[in-house]
This record gives sequence, C-alpha cells and structure tokens, in this order.
Amino acid sequence: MLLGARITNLWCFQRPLCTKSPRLCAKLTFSSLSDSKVLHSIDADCDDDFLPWLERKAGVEISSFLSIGKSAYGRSVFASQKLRTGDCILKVPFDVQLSQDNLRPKIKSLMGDEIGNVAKLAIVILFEQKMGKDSEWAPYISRLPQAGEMHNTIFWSEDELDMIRQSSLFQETVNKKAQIEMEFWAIKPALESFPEVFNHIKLKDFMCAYALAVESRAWRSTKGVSLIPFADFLNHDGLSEAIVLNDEDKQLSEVIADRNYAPKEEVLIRYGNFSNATLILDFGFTLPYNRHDEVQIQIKIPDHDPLREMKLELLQRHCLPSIKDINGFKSSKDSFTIKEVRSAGGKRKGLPISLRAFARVLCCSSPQELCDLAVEAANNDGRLARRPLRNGSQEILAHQLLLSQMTQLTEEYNASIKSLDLVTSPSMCKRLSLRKQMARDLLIGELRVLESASAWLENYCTTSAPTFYSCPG
Ligand SMILES: C[S@@+](CC[C@H](N)C(=O)[O-])C[C@H]1O[C@@H](n2cnc3c(N)ncnc32)[C@H](O)[C@@H]1O
Repeated sequence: MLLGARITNLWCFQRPLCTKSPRLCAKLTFSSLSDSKVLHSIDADCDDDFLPWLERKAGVEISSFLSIGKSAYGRSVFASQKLRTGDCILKVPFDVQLSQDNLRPKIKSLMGDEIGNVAKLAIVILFEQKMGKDSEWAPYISRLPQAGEMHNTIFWSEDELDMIRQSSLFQETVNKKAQIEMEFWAIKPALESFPEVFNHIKLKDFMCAYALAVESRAWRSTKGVSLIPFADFLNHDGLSEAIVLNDEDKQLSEVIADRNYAPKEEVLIRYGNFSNATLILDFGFTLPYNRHDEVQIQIKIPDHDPLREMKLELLQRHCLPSIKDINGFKSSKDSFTIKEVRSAGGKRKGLPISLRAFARVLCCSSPQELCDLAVEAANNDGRLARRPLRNGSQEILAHQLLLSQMTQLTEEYNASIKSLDLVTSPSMCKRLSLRKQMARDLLIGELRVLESASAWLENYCTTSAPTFYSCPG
C-alpha cells in the first residue's frame, strides 16, 4: 500500500493516508465484500495475545471494538461487538508504529540520502526479524507474512509473468524489480558492516522485506512510511469508505467505522482507489470486479508518416510531458491511461481529451492542417486539438483511428485470456492457480475498459458524423 511507481503515477500511493479532519472520512455506503463475511475463527493460538501486547507497549487502549481472526485472505479484523457508523474503532499511537526512525543509529549513520524511506523501513524489518525473540517487536514481526505467502508480481516466475504480458503491469513489474535490486546494491555495503546481524544477506531477503512487509502494509506518514500494527490486519474492500486516518495533533492513526457492523462481522477498509494492476503489484491480490481498472495505451506516429517530424515537434511544443485533465486522466506524450467509460447521470464521460487531441494531430494530412491547429491552440489556452476538428470527416477519421487501435487491443486481450486456459502444470499447484486467477481478473478488467472505450468511440463516430458534415470549414 505504499507508494509505487506505476507509470501512471496514479499509484503514488503510499497508502493514502488522510490527515484527519472530517470526523467521518466520507459519505456512507455499504461495502459489498463485508456484507456476507463473518468471523471464521479467532486465531486463538497466536492472536489473542497480540492486542494486549500492543496495548501494553502503547500504554493506552487501542481497540475495544475489534479482534483478530482468520478470513479467506489470511488474518483479518472482526467486530467483537456491535459497531455503529462513526465509531472510532481503533487508535494506534505513532510511537508504536514502525518507521525509519526505528533504524539503529549505527546503521542509520551509514545510510546516505540516496536510500529511500521504503528501503530504510525494509532494513528495520530485516533487523527485527534477525533479532528473533529478542526483538521488542517480536509479537508483531512474527505475524508478518513469510516469503512464499504473498503473490505480488515481483515474486512471479517468468512463466507466470508471461500470463500478463499483454498488460502494462508486465513492464511495471520488470521496472519495479530493477528498482528494488538497485536499492539493494546501494545499501549492501552498509549492511555488510554489521555481519553479526546481516550475515550473507541476499537480494531475495531484501525484496521480501521491501515488498512483503513494507509495500503491502505500510502507510505514508510524516516519517516517510510507517507500519501500523493491528491496523495492518485489516483487509481491503474497494467500496468501503473507511480508511486509515492520521491525527497529527493527537499523534495517532485511527479508523472510523463507515457503517454498522454486527458482532463477528469482518471489518474492511479501503486501501485506496486501486486498479487490479496496482493491487497485484503492491499487494498480491485482485478483486473479481474492480471499478478502478484502467489500461495504458501507447499510440505512435508511424515512421512512414511524411509529417512525422512536424507532428512530433508540434506535440512537443504544445503538450506537456505529463497531463492530468479534468476527469483525472493522466497521460504523457504518446502514452495514455484510459478508464472504463461510464455513463454519469446519462452523460457519458468519454475518453481522455489528451488522447483524442493526439489522434486529431495524427490524422492531419497536410502542413496547413497542422498550422491551423497551432494557430487555434495559440488563440485558446495553448493546448493543441482540444476541440473537434473543423473538418468533420477528419474528426471522424481521428476517432476511427482510435477505434481501430482499441479493436486490435481488444482482440489481443481476448487471445491472452483464452490462452490462460492452456496454462497448466502437471500438478497444478495452489500457487499457480491463484496467480492464474489474478491474471484473469486483471486481463478481464482491462478488456472491459477497452470495450467500453470502443463502444464510446463507435457511438461518437456514428452520432457525430452528420453534425460535422453539415458544418464544414
Ligand atoms: C494489510 S494486509 C491485511 C492483513 C492480511 N490479511 C494478513 O494476513 O496479515 C494486506 C494483505 O491482505 C490480503 N488481502 C487484503 N484484502 C484482500 C482482498 N480483498 N482479497 C484478497 N486478499 C486480500 C492480501 O494478501 C494483502 O497483501
């Protein structure tokens, strides 16, 4: 739930930690996941003593409303009594949260500014893990997931990654692995100064601490990023309105119930508005239906286009490298993020304006048309091709071009989804079938986005044609 560096930057979440101001974080809606989930079993063997331990450490009560139990998705948190909307169900003081401040001073002194907060927190985890029972955090650290228990794509084998090659998540995973590796080599010399603790530390260990313990369960905080014991046992529901809030005045993190809960019901929060791609990369799971799914598409100006240089120059002059339009769509040069086109109050929202502008430029067939666009931009807000082209048939052509790209991508996605049926191993293990299901959820979600875009484009091309043709020039 930490920051990530998805291309879109949409996922710059270290987990969205709201500074508390509205008492109840958002409007009240009922979460779909939580409706039917009740306590499977209190994890009596190991978890009955966790909250009392944390409360002793904090010197204050953390929650009288919740208990830890097992869910279909590992540990989870359940209502131990009736909860009402607006109840503050847990409060975790900052001083029982783990951050880079917990780094031993000797180790800290060897870490340069080039080492990021996440890497530093990962070292804290590794250190406390190595201390074993002697760690003052042992009851918490021992409950963090082990390597092999999580399914973030950075842990997928090459064959498994092949299942998602169609999605931009494939490249994001490659980039992420490279980034973690780079950080590991940067900190390794410092760690080697403490052979008694970090003896023979391997990239794999660092990667686990980085991704397992930190990225999937740390929140952005004033200290960079922090692990919030107990709060991080809460599972995710994309429709929940409850999130983790920070109260800087009281120096604690808290969660407010976004609805009523019956005793023993699983309590869920929303980690953020994350697509399945983000959820797999950072958390190692997907939702069967995720309304935040999105697709990265790249559109290139063909090499054989005689106006290529002129178009590139024009785009560079008028389009900033990264643009966020009013609908929250982000894009950079020739790469665009599209979301599901929904009908909002009967009015369809459409595709990102920047993508449509790009297509309009792409469709120009003479230097004069490009000059006209440049003049129009200069006479307006400086942005290129934000309005329908005056030439109606060109406008349709631009959108047909997008439609053909969407159609091609749709076919490729359909083929990838179909080929998942062929993915099997002699004894199809639980891990592979789980990851296959995640790949399916991801691809199906992205396909849904593409299909909605195609439908919108088809409609635009059909319904707009007469209007454009009737007002030439
Ligand atoms: C912050 S932890 C939540 C506690 C976790 N279940 C545990 O056992 O410690 C986040 C992890 O829980 C699991 N998880 C949370 N919500 C989920 C969901 N809706 N579906 C599947 N897995 C989920 C994923 O493994 C995720 O990486």
